[in-house]
Amino acid sequence: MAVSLGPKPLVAVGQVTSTPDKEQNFSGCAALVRAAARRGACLVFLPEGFDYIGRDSVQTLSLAESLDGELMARYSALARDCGVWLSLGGFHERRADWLSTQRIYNCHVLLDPTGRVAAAYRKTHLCDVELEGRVTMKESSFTNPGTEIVPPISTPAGMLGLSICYDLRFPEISLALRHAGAEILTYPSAFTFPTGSAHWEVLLRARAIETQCYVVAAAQTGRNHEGRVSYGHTLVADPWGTVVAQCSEGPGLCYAEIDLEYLRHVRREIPVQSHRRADLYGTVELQAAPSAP
Ligand SMILES: O=C(O)CNC(=O)[C@H](CS)NC(=O)CCC(=O)C(=O)O
Repeated sequence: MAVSLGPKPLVAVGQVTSTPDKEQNFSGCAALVRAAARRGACLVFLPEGFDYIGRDSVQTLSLAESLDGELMARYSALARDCGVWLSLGGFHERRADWLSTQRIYNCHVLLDPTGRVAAAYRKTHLCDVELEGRVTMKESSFTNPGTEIVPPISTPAGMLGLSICYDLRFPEISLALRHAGAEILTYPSAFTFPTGSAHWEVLLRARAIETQCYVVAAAQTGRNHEGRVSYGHTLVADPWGTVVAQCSEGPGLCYAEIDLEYLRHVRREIPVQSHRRADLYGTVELQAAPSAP
């Protein structure tokens, strides 16, 4: 087995309780990013709704900005200051179609350490779910679905594949990203309590085991506003499916080393990728090269 040289890359995963107060959310997230950078993380993950969680769709729409707005400029400066990559999972984004559609995109932005947008993935599976008497979500009422999956991006921790929250329920996107070279899959999330307690960890570990990738899942936790509580349980699973890091209650960080030698070892031991029966059920692949961020 090849001997790896030097320290393994360290990633940090943030857990927050975003509210409708964007200023307060930015200070909380920035403090986590600075702490992670001081600890030596090269890549910091923040959850869906890191910018804010609105009380209702009217407020959610009114607070949204574009990628060249003020909030993203502040995050770019933060990435540059700290010299880290930032996965900002689930920015409420106004695009050129805002005036005509009055809907936003749920955009996972990856910033490099110069503060540039290295990639932007817009959530393709929108969460329209009704659990009788418990949960009502209709994301499509204020969000346009993304139209493409973004090929994995090369980072100092490995090839990173971007998804968001509810995408976790669709193994096809994880398999397509794996097929395209992903080594780390990330699912920034704001899971509900009833679905999170039943499905969160088992889905994340299943995606890690099936794809033999690291799975990183930054999560909203606790009471975001009067009407909403998020499940939390931010975690990192390794390519064997072991949970190697997780956050406890409340806002905070957890850390994981990304060991690509170990990933290759797992893939050699159980070579599922070469055992797939495309002749029986076809292949799952990225369909088209997306346009620039
Ligand atoms: O709306 C925002 O401001 C941020 N976005 C969200 O919170 C999204 C859409 S409502 N939440 C989910 O996808 C939860 C999925 C979930 O809980 C499950 O799949 O079980």
